[in-house]
Amino acid sequence: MTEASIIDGKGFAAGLRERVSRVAADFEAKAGRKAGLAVVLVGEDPASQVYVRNKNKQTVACGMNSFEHKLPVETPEADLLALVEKLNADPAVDGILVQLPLPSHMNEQKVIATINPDKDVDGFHVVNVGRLATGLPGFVPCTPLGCVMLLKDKLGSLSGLDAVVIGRSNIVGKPMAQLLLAESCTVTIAHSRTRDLPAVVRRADIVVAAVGRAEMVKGDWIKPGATVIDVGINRLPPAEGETKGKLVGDVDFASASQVAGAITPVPGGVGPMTIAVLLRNTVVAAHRNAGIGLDENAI
Ligand SMILES: Nc1nc(=O)c2c([nH]1)NC[C@@H]1CN(c3ccc(C(=O)N[C@@H](CCC(=O)O)C(=O)O)cc3)C=[N+]21
Ligand SMILES: [Mg+2]
Repeated sequence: MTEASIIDGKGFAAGLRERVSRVAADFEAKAGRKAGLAVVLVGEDPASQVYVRNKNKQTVACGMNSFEHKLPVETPEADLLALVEKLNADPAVDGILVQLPLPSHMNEQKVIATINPDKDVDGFHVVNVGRLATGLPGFVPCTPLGCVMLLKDKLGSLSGLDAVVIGRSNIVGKPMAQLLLAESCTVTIAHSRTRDLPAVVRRADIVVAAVGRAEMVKGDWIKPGATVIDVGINRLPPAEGETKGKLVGDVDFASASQVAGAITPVPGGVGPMTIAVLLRNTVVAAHRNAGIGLDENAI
């Protein structure tokens, strides 16, 4: 069996950020201000802190303003809602991202529902979920949109292909299925109760793994030549003499890459696309909210 080609998400994300930078400079020239992204982090989860720091750095590197709001873990929900209202009303803020998960005393749905849907660059608000399901313009969650960009770059048209999405989360699985349906794939959503998951996955021309279980999808589940998109980011326990365990996806890369036609690595696959698409959504939001025309498909 030939080795799969490796889909370079990191490289594609760098190209996307370059296009976003050009569009952000053009926005600044036309609007007389930079596009702006507000990121809200509640608490001190170390992984979340790393993601938020990377988002801020990349936002500034693309020529946009980054407004970082860090709140202590014990912040009352009402204070977070008041901050979101303030960001909704701030004309310098085009996009708002509230880092998830939130502390357990907060209702995530209530917080997301408070974000103005036209600043909801995560695409998590029910209005944007409904727009995606209906084919109306809105904001699409960053990780699934990044996956579709990689797939279309690799395969061209996805029309008529069999796609299996493993995982049914609101953040990845469900919007991923909607996007693949919009690309005219025949879509199956598999999950923890799916019977004979390996047999279901073996039918797929496109496999998207988003379950959060390290190396669960094995090479003998993959149809030869299929395209495999690995959304999982799992840290294995550290090996002897190491302080940090290695990052692996939801796909067993060693065996799957012997069978697949193309596959995303972890790290360097889907992860970098998530932040690049967030920046893309932000510069799109800036144009829409300022009433400045933009060919969104060209980004
Ligand atoms: N409101 C909200 N929106 C999000 O989009 C959101 C969130 N909350 N909470 C947490 C998750 C996770 N997430 C990632 C972003 C970048 C990488 C990324 O760049 N990953 C690198 C490796 C990073 C590493 O080394 O840890 C890679 O896969 O190559 C991964 C994961 C965004 N999330
Ligand atoms: Mg990755």
